[in-house]
Amino acid sequence: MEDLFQFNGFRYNWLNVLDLAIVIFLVIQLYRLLKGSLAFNIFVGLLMVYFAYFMVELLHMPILTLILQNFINIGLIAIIIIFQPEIRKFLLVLGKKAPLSKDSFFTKLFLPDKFKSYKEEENIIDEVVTAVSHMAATSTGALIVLSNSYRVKFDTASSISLDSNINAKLLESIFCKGSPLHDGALIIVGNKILAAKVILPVSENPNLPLQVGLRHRSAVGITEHSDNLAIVVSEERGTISYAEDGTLTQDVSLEDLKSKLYEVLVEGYPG
Ligand SMILES: Nc1ncnc2c1ncn2[C@@H]1O[C@H](COP(=O)(O)OP(=O)(O)OP(=O)(O)O)[C@@H](O)[C@H]1O
Repeated sequence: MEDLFQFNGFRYNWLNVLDLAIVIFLVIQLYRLLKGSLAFNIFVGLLMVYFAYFMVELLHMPILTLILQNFINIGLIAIIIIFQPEIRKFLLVLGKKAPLSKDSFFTKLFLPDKFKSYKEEENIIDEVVTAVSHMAATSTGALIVLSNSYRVKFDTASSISLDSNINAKLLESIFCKGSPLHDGALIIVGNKILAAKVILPVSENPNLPLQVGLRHRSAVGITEHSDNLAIVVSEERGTISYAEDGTLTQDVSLEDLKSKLYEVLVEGYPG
C-alpha cells in the first residue's frame, strides 16, 4: 500500500491511520464506560502494575520481573472476571454504534418508519417531569428508575409489583409520605410502572460526595452495571438529580431533566 506520510523514520499508510483511529475510539468508549465507577480505579491499578512490570524489566530486576510477569499472565483472566459487567456493556455500546443497529444513522436513513411519532415517549416525559416538579416543590423524596429492559434486576421479595400506566398524579401519590409504597424506588420499563418499594443495590463508589445519602447512592448503584436512568428528588433539599452510567448529576433544572429524558427515551438509552 502507498505511504501516506513519514515520521521519525517510520512510514505510515491509510491502514496505520485507521488502526490508530480505532484504538482512539476504543479508548474513548472505555473511558466513558468506566468514568466515575469503582472499575476505573481498578483499571488505573492494573495500568500501574503493567507500568511497574516494564520498569523492572528495563532495570533488569529478575525476581520482581518474574513475579509481575506471572501476575500479568493471570491478569487477562482476572480482567475478564473483574470487568465482566463493563465488558458486557462495552460490547453493547459497540453493537449500538454498528451501522445496522436500530439507533444508527444508516438505519434511520433507510428505514423512514424509524422517524415515527414519539407521542408515547413525549407523554411519559411530560408525566414524569410534572410529577418530579411537584415533588421537588414540596420536598417529597422520590426515586424513579427508567429502564429499557424488562430484565432489569431488582429485589422482587421486598417490592410491590404494579403494571400501571405512567401518570403524574399516580407517581406523586406513590411517593406521598403517608403512602405505603413511598419507601424505596419505583421502576418504569417502557410505558409501564413495573414495581414500587424496590430496594436497589447501594453504590460503594468512594468518589461520591460524603453528604450523599442512601437514596442517591442507590440511584447510582442501579445505573452502575446496566442501562438505567435513575431520577432522585431529595426530601432534605427538594433538589432534583439523576444518575446514569454510575455517575450522579446533582441539582439539575427541570429543563435539564427533560432533555435527559428525551436523550434516553427518544434517542436511546445510555450506552
Ligand atoms: N437501597 C435502597 N434502595 C431504594 N431506596 C432506598 C435505599 N436505601 C434508602 N432508600 C430510600 O432513601 C430514603 C433515605 O434516604 P437518605 O436520607 O438516606 O438519602 P439521601 O440521599 O440523603 O436522600 P434525601 O436527600 O432525600 O434525604 C429511604 O427512606 C428510602 O426510601
